[in-house]
Amino acid sequence: MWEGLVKPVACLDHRHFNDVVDTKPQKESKKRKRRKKGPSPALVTGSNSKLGERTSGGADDVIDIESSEGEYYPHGATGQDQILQRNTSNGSESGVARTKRVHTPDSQPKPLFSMPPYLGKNLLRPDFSGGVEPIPVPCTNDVDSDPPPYLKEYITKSRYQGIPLGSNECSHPLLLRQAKACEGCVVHDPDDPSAPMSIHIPFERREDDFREDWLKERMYGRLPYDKYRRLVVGTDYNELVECNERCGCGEHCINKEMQKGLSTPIELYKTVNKGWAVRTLVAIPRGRFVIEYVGEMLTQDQAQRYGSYYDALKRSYLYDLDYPESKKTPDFTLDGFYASNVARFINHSCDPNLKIYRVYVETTYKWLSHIGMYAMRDIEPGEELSYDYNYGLHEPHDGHNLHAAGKLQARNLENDQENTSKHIICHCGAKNCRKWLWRPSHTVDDSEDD
Ligand SMILES: C[S@@+](CC[C@H](N)C(=O)[O-])C[C@H]1O[C@@H](n2cnc3c(N)ncnc32)[C@H](O)[C@@H]1O
Repeated sequence: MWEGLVKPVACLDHRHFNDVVDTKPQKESKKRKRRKKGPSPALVTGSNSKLGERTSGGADDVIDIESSEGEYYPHGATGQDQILQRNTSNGSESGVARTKRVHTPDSQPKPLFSMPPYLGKNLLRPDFSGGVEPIPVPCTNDVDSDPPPYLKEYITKSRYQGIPLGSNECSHPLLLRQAKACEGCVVHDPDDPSAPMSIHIPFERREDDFREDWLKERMYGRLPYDKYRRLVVGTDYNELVECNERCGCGEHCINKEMQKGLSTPIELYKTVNKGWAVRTLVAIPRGRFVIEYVGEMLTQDQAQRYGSYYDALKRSYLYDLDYPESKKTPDFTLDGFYASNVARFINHSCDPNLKIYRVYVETTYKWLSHIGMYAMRDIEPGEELSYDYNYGLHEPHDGHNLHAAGKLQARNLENDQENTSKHIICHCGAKNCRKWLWRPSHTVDDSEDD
């Protein structure tokens, strides 16, 4: 079953990197064409672990060794143990050619190293996603006898009622600002305009691109990701544009990290005082995309009604896409209660390791962006994943959430001026913990915060 999901390609399209670092793009594009005509090589991966259902072993699987920095398996691989071999005989400068491709249909794959498939002792489900994610998401509970948490439907793409994202012919007013091909993409090979080929051309050093990257260097129109699949856009920003189908650069484009989905092994597990939580099973380098927050888009009315119900459960799964601009009455709310993915179990921390970016793909309409979660620092294997829910002690908040790309909803709690029992104490354990996940502002004693 899993073999069908294996993508038979490397995760990086090195054309992008070469372009960005000012190699000769036109020659490179010819090389790519030549390679396409050559024999179709393949590298075999294998896996051997407790969750062995997902072994790949397909003769077409290709592992990109350049991107395996600090992690066990990259995009395109589904297994837990990988056999990787460098092609030392090929002296090409291209990273693509440095992956050795071996046909071993009958040979037994030998694991290079193994990875713990989960950290908890009591495995409840080997894959909480039920096969929907590209890699399994084990669910464990070492705390009590609770079964896996309720999630009616596991989805990996948000549902926008009546707004068919991605449709070329859609005339919905919100999609009038449909995304065009990203800057830097051309539809035809510049050498041969008739060729039905799209490539990334080198980015002009645009003087008007004042954004800065992590290292405070000017972006100058660079792609938001580097060759190690890390987001390079600085934390002062909260949005980025990925290539879309109009770019025509293909599914292996470096600028489609979020669209490729979950590639980091993570585990859903039960905590003592925060309910369910998510931790990483491998080291995650800073800037790596981890997961998208997905759900169903609600109308305002629905959000109000459902919100009261979730608040009664002291669980909020409503994500306001139009925060902080529309603080009181969000029009665009993603509901992760019934249909969502494991991102809905990621808890809040006042010292988080994930940062949320709006990722535009199908449309540049702000409130229909994807909600991408990225590592904001290097994360150790076993660390709980967390982001800042942006519940200020006083809503609307002033300081820390200026660069927020939406937030988990606390609107219904805020409206309930009487019921102070709805306070939620923060158990993130950070040194700089703000003590409360949320509490009504009328109960806040300002002196406590000094
Ligand atoms: C989006 S859910 C996260 C998953 C949740 N732990 C669960 O079991 O479903 C948000 C809820 O988790 C709980 N939560 C998240 N972070 C917390 C924290 N730092 N301290 C206490 N409770 C937390 C709160 O009940 C909050 O309303």
